[in-house]
Amino acid sequence: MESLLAGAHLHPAAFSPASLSRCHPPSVVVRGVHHVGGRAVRCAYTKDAILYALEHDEMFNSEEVVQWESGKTINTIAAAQGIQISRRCRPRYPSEGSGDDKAVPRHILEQIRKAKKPLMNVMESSENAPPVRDFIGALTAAYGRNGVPALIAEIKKASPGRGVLRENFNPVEIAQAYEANGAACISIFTDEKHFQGSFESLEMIRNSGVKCPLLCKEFIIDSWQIYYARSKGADAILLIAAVLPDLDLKYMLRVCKNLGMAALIEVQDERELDRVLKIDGVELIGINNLSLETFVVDTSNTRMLMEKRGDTIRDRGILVVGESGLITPDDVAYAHSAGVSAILVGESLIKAEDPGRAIAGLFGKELLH
Ligand SMILES: O=C(O)c1ccccc1NCC(=O)[C@H](O)[C@H](O)COP(=O)(O)O
Repeated sequence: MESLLAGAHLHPAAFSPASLSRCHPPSVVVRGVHHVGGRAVRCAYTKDAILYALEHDEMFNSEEVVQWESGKTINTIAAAQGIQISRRCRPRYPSEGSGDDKAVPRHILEQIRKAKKPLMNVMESSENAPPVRDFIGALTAAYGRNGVPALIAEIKKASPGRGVLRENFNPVEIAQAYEANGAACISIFTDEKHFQGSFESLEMIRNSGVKCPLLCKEFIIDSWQIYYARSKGADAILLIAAVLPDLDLKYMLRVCKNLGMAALIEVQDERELDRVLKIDGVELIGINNLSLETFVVDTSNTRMLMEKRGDTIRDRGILVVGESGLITPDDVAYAHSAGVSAILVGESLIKAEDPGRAIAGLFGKELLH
């Protein structure tokens, strides 16, 4: 019998409770024994056991799945894929100065904790969330309508490098202004610590009547976060190749597809782009001009990567989003000429007195919506 978990990298969370109850009776044993951290998990392949696993999801996070399948630790695998970013420790920002203290971690993406709400509950909430909106469809339509890259307008109150960007911050009003001025989609930072975002903002925006599809901007390292984002009304999530090994990217992409969501897979360099281009089913890639290691912005990064891999990207019908450091109509035109169909813009809009009106300033014209 085909494994219940086949194609999902043996990860039970890729299946919703509803789909589990549809497919197999509780007595079916689909496969044998796996060893997780020295423990034998014998009944992991009965429906009951999968449901048990979902309820005790700490046993089944994606790191362990990687280890099950390969016998290697997540850090060994990540290092082999050129991933420098540890997921464990506290980051150091440029403003904190330098130092050789190896105990001080280097990266913003390292400080993420899984929340305590059990996976099973989050999955159930995600099934009751408002329907998913077509994120990629909205970008494609807006690009066709305006002839300039579709805008994903970002809502972020603060950033680690630049501190608070906007004191008078009302996320719902900003989202409404973005939509009224032609944004195709809206990106909402939910990370609290470094960006002063929140899932409450995401949920409030979704419930406010805003129609644009919503991207949950969270540093995702665990599929739990994807279900949680969906339960709060997100239509798309961000997957960062700099922190996620290939197996996690594939698995999380599959979780997104199962939920009907889009995944914006973000790359910074050629190596990450090549890793992502080897994954089947990728539809949306973001090329970030911001280095997550140095915080330096270089808008030529998008052009450079598109020159190298644009043909493959076009052949595959992948939509590319140019991200970070876009401020003027010239910047937008430069990104467009590099071959992107969409751009993700935060700071230059959010810092404007009127973030909605700032969209026309960014493009040099009013956008149709
Ligand atoms: O925005 C930051 O300063 C930042 C710092 C550390 C990690 C990620 C960060 N930003 C993520 C982004 O991708 C940008 O918010 C997004 O591309 C919009 O960029 P911008 O228009 O320059 O605000």
